[in-house]
Amino acid sequence: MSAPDILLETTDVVVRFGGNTAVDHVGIDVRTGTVTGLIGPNGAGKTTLFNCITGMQRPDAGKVVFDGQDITRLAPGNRARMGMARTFQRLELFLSLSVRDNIRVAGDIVRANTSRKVDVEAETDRVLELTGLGDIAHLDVSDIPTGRARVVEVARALMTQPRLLLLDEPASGQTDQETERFAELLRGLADDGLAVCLVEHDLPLVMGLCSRIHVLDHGALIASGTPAEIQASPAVIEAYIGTEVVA
Ligand SMILES: Nc1ncnc2c1ncn2[C@@H]1O[C@H](COP(=O)(O)OP(=O)(O)OP(=O)(O)O)[C@@H](O)[C@H]1O
Repeated sequence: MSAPDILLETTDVVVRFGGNTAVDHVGIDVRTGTVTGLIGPNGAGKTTLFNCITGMQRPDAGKVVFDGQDITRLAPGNRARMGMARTFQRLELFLSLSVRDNIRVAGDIVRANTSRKVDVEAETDRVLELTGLGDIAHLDVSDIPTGRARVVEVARALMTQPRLLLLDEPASGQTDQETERFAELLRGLADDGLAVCLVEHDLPLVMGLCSRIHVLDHGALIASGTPAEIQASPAVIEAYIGTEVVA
């Protein structure tokens, strides 16, 4: 079987905050139809690299290429129109709106910003079904557990029909059972052709779900490979000593 197509690639990306190099010449890729993990100890530069990919942070050097196009200087909205969607480490939902309305508003925004015809209600129904949120669609987000609110964020991102989904710590606040269902959801989305990239501290989730993993430490890429390769990497074990066990 041939390797899946590379949808997103960063090359030699550098971000400096004053004297601190948060991202140090990092090259990673994310492929269509797969889940890719981006891991590393606290402060390793994962979110900063994510921000370079989505356009919220301008790199000091290096390149970001999406679908063969250099997007390094493209605004976040243009990247979203090309098929990129993300969720945030801190939940960014409307707490006093229902689950359904939180998802539907993303459809309203898409409809207002594209020429393509979008049936927002039908699309909301499709996404609710796909993400297994139908049973709580009527509840206000303030009344649902954090773990399910994480799924609402993913559902909202899916309303834009992305080709690349970037998730920043999506499993935090989830119970073990919620994490299991969440992994199944992501696996299904990847099987349907989506490229998924997640920053995550839940290493068993990452090891069980991702086909490839990139590891950052102090801003630098210290390993890229399959879960087995990552778990056997001396550089990764060294980086995690005293923080977490690479399971
Ligand atoms: N806006 C900013 N201004 C100054 N320094 C920053 C800024 N954002 C991040 N940093 C610094 O850059 C480094 C990388 O931070 P980043 O948040 O990207 O790491 P991370 O791997 O996502 O960490 P965590 O797992 O704790 O979320 C850290 O030293 C952090 O303090």
